[in-house]
Amino acid sequence: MQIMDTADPVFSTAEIRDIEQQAARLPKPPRLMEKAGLAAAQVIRDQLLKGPGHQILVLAGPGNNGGDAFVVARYLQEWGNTVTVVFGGDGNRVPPDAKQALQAWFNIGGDICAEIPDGDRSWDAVIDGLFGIGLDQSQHRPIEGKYREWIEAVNQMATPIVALDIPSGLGSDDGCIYGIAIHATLTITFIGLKPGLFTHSGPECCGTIVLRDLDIQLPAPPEPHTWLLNHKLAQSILPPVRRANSHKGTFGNVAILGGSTGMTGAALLAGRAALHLGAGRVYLGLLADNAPPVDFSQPELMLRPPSELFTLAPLNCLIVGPGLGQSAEALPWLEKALTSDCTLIVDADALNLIAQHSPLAKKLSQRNASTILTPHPAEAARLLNTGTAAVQQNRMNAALQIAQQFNCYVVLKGAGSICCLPGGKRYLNTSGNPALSTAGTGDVLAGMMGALIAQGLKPDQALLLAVYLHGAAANRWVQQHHGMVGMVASEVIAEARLLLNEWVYRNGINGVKPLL
Ligand SMILES: NC(=O)C1=CN([C@@H]2O[C@H](COP(=O)(O)OP(=O)(O)OC[C@H]3O[C@@H](n4cnc5c(N)ncnc54)[C@H](OP(=O)(O)O)[C@@H]3O)[C@@H](O)[C@H]2O)[C@@H](O)CC1
Ligand SMILES: Nc1ncnc2c1ncn2[C@@H]1O[C@H](COP(=O)(O)OP(=O)(O)O)[C@@H](O)[C@H]1O
Ligand SMILES: [K+]
Repeated sequence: MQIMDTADPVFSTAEIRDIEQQAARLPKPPRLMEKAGLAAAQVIRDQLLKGPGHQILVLAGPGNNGGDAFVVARYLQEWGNTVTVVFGGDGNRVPPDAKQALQAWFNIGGDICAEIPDGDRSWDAVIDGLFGIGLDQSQHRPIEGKYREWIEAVNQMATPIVALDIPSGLGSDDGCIYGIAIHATLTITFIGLKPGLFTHSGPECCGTIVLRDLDIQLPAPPEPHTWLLNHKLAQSILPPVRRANSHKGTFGNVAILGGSTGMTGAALLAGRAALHLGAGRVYLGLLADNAPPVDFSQPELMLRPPSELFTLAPLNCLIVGPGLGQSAEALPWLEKALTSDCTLIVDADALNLIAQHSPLAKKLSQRNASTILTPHPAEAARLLNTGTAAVQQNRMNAALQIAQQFNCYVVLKGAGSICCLPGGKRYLNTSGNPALSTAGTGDVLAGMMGALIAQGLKPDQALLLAVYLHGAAANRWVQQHHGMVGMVASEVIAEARLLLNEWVYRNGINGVKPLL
């Protein structure tokens, strides 16, 4: 079974437009705006308002997103609520479908205001239909003037906000904020999931995401290139339960190369993560002048001079980078790692050195065995010879470019991590939170990935499962600690071990029999 068989697709704006256009060419074209507005109104009625009699403020913009808003307004009004529509466009210049929806709103006696009514009026819900996928993402044109003022005003209200299709101001392809964006409680998105909902500022702006696909039946729907990395997908790529007659060799050998002076902790964290996530043996080659001979808190780790890592046979996975540093001494070790014939994970300063030394970059792209690169946005920017802001402005593209340039598996880390396979398939991670924004969590991720490879997962499976599990571990910690402050990287390891065991052994633990 291929990974994507069980995954939820994510569509770019161009792909959504393609679906819309194909639907419009069907012999009986579906009335998509009517369907979208009705579906959204039902979600608002059933999941948010729970019954009639509410005061609802609807913001309608100049395009078809505004058209959806008119439809929602009409249904909610007909279902016994008091709806106030604030419309920012020119009724004569709106697109045809939106014009019809506006007329239908007038036909039931609806009115429109040019501004949000002043005063102490309180609302039970705000519906955001200002901008959808038509927000201009080509020029980074910011939202200004009255639209900006309205978004500022409703964001400050202590009222639930429902975004139609996508929070206005959020780029549907890139998750960037164009000047300002709605901070929604609930986003009801139509036709398909969009990348911008899940990466960069998306997770901050969207609240809960509900998809209404509008049941469009196309003879040849577009092939997806991106999928969601969610709980369902992660559960389909778990390692198997352990066989009774297994031994440490069954679960593979991981080696970690890094830990120069002042940064041994990074390599130790990666090593501990590999050990606790189930690798059979974990070796560390520390570059530090006075490298400790043993990790007394974790004596199971085998600390060796770096040269010895390359004489160990057989290694299932080599991780190079945690605490490696960028000294001249680190270079030949990295070069040696790049010529190794086991699966290689390249992290942290190993990425920075590759960005600075083109012969290393060449060696990387010519490797015979699989390689996984784990850059955060600044490391990604160095690899692509651009700035961090440019990477963040188009994370989807940056991940793809790195995967293609180096013929590697990639995770571009940060809120809404993007995993990309060498062929260009991308997966958007839905787990994780800002508790992870603390030193060492990246080292832990690399170690977790190494452990999964050692236990027999393929590079794509290990990449996706480790990224999802790492974020899910942090989510679990946050729930248990009632907040996001003060989690440390080692705690991610403990939570991840617990979760992985829960997932793999959810049907019980066979093989451990009661004592006779
Ligand atoms: N078509 C369909 O079948 C279906 C479509 N559906 C719905 O339609 C939505 C897409 O509608 P859309 O294409 O009309 O674009 P939309 O998001 O309303 O925005 C365009 C308007 O915004 C303006 N504008 C852009 N950027 C701006 C900025 N920075 N600052 C200020 N203005 C800016 C732009 O102005 P212009 O660039 O022309 O100056 C134009 O007036 C989609 O998300 C979904 O909700 C559903 O009903 C399902 C069926
Ligand atoms: N706000 C956030 N939301 C989700 N994940 C985050 C957030 N901040 C950091 N992370 C995750 O934490 C990890 C940090 O990795 P990295 O920056 O390499 O840290 P370090 O080098 O200190 O180990 C990555 O997996 C990243 O995706
Ligand atoms: K919107």
